Amino acid sequence: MSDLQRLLKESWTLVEEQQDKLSGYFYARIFLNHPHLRELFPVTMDVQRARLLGAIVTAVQTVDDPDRFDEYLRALGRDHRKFHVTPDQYEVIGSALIESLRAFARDEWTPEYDQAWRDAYDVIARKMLAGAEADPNPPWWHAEVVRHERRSRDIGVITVRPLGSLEFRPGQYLSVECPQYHPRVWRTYSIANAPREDGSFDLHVRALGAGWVSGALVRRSKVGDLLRVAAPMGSMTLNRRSAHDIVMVAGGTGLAPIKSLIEELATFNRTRWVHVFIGARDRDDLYDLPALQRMAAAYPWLQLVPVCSADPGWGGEEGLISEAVTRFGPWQEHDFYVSGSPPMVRSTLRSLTELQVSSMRIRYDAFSEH
Ligand SMILES: NC(=O)C1=CN([C@@H]2O[C@H](COP(=O)(O)OP(=O)(O)OC[C@H]3O[C@@H](n4cnc5c(N)ncnc54)[C@H](O)[C@@H]3O)[C@@H](O)[C@H]2O)C=CC1
Repeated sequence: MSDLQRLLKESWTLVEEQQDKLSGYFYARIFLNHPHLRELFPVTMDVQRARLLGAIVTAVQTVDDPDRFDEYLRALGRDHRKFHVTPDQYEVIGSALIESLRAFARDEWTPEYDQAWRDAYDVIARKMLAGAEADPNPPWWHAEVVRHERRSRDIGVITVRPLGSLEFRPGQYLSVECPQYHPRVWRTYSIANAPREDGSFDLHVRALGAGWVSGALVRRSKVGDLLRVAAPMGSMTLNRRSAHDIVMVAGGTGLAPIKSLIEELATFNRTRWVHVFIGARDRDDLYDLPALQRMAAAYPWLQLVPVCSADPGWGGEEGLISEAVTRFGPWQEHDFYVSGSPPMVRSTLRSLTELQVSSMRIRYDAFSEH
């Protein structure tokens, strides 16, 4: 660990337990000194509260992983254009961050810590701004809902068509806003198909308690609505150069990017066996199984293993998806693609480590409920 990283981690432990209060203080500082910035944020701050600060802290703590984070931060910068963030606003946010840390760490805060956070934040802001400036795309596109299907109690498959050309790679995700229902609240979703002629794409959405955008997409949006979508991001794309067989592990709506990768493979694959583990709580949540079964019938290289974690009468594979993967194998020579909730991804990565799958062979996105 470098000195910078050590200082950042060490100083964060001084305030970590007061995160909620620190976050409140951080926004209060921003809005008090710069009331016009309030317009960048959603009307109700509940959803937003942990987001910006959380994203900055994660980025700062990982500033030493240049390869992975260079592209990540550039993409984040491109993505933030949808908020119309200007360079001077990056400065305002950086100062509020340092002031909040100082206020909460009190006497234990040192000039060294101060400098470490300034340096790290500068790197992040510079990379994000560079990413934003270099992007030839618009900050966001309007996209029309062209199809809306309820697949289970709370899961919807929503097809949208951007007005204008929007390029993406299978496996990527993008931010979506429903301006008519929740203005300025953006939420990320993976694209669930390979690129199509007409530019349309599917989103798999689960509406859960506090999931505002997800709730609006599943329960309120309808054909003809205009959404806004921002530039695609993410690095869980297919490694086309590899000749290894593949295992894909999808938890819940984490199936979306996996389906997109399968569709890409379908355009050229002849030689690589592909096992797909699909985890769901119960049969009702295996919301896309018929479509996948049709694909498995069409492509001899594709094998599906649906797994239910809470459905006693289900006669198929049972348990958590991470456990199911370990019951099959051996997998040391396979490439892995993992997608689902952060705990599901973590436990799958743990299982793969135990199975001695090299981390070089595993692709996933640190995709969470932002
Ligand atoms: N690109 C990506 O990585 C994407 C990630 N997601 C995320 O996937 C999640 C999907 O949520 P739901 O549909 O509600 O899934 P869910 O919570 O119903 O989980 C589905 C299955 O995942 C497995 N699972 C869940 N928690 C686990 C754990 N702690 N350990 C091992 N296995 C576990 C179980 O097999 C479970 O049946 C969301 O958090 C969403 O943000 C969604 C789309 C794309």
